[in-house]
Amino acid sequence: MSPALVLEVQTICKEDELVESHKYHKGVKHLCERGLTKVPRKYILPALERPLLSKKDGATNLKLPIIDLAQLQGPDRIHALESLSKACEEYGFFQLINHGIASESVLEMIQAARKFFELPFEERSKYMSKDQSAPVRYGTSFNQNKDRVFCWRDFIKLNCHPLSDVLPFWPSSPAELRQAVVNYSKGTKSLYLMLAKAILESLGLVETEKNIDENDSCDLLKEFEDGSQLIVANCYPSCPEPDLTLGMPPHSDYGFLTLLLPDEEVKGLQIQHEGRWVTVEPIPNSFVVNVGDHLEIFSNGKYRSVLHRVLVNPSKSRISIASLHSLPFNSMIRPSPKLVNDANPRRYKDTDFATFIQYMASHEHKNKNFLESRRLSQLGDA
Ligand SMILES: O=C(O)CCC(=O)C(=O)O
Ligand SMILES: [Fe+2]
Repeated sequence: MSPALVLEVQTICKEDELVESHKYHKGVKHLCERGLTKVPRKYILPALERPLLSKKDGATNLKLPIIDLAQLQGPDRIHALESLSKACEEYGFFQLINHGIASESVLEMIQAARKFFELPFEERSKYMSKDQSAPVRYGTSFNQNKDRVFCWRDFIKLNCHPLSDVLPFWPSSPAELRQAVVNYSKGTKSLYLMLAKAILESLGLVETEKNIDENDSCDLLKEFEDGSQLIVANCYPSCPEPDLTLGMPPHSDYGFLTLLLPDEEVKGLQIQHEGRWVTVEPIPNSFVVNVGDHLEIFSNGKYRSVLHRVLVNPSKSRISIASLHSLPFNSMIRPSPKLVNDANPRRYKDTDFATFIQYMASHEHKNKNFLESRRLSQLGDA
């Protein structure tokens, strides 16, 4: 081939890619609305990364350990703390029951998210942004600027901290969305603070009998209160060939804790447990809570931020709402000095949000690769 022809072919391929990527950046919902009978190439995973839906892999259901918030806040706290500790060590996940958030607030949040995804594409697309710290961001896949294979998810991410600064930027349609997110984010934040304090206690870092106000000398609890919160509504449209793709690839969550409201009717969340992918069975009126990378680092590896992924299915679309809680944007996360000693040396480097954002901008997020990049390879190597 002549050099001119090679150049021409390369240019055409590049243009094809551009057209393709532009098309896919509009999201899965947009593609599905135009009618699809096959999964486009952009979403087809390499054979080894596909879910094995017809085999054992897709069929194994798991009941997560249950933590009862009423027990945790009552006279039997010690036992609930033991269960919490065991769940965070062995599963990195638990199911929270008796959480105390009004069911109306939960329903309003789900309804508002559902209505948002039903808006015409032109309305949704107003909130598309590449800025990771934007008060609101509508997008698709996992990290659409880096993913080579896209996943079958659209999302809206609402930054919730501080509420008064971000609220004016949130979508004004559907009309009930803002109030629903305000109520829901306040409820989940106070739940998170209760859980974070319980986790500190379970790690032996805060005394059991004190409550948050009495502990105001404890900087860490203050940092939790000032921490960032992101509400993410995920929409996974039904998929004509669910064995070729995933709604979310295997990943761990970056922050301290995630409070997830899975779709009660449509299963899809899988976690890696004892070397296998297992499907989480949703329990009505409960949250699925998981340990994030911050907590794994902070606990010096005692609690584990576990890989999870999302399956899609051929007949039903699925909605989930994740409330992601991290320490404040400028905080440095490091293993708690009280959890580091000769027998249990420091396992992770100090890390902050900026490092994470830089990492995400320059790497394809795969499995736990960010956390692995923070792991100390040799003792004493900070
Ligand atoms: O949709 C789900 O069940 C999981 C969502 C999730 O893992 C996330 O938002 O980080
Ligand atoms: Fe997640």
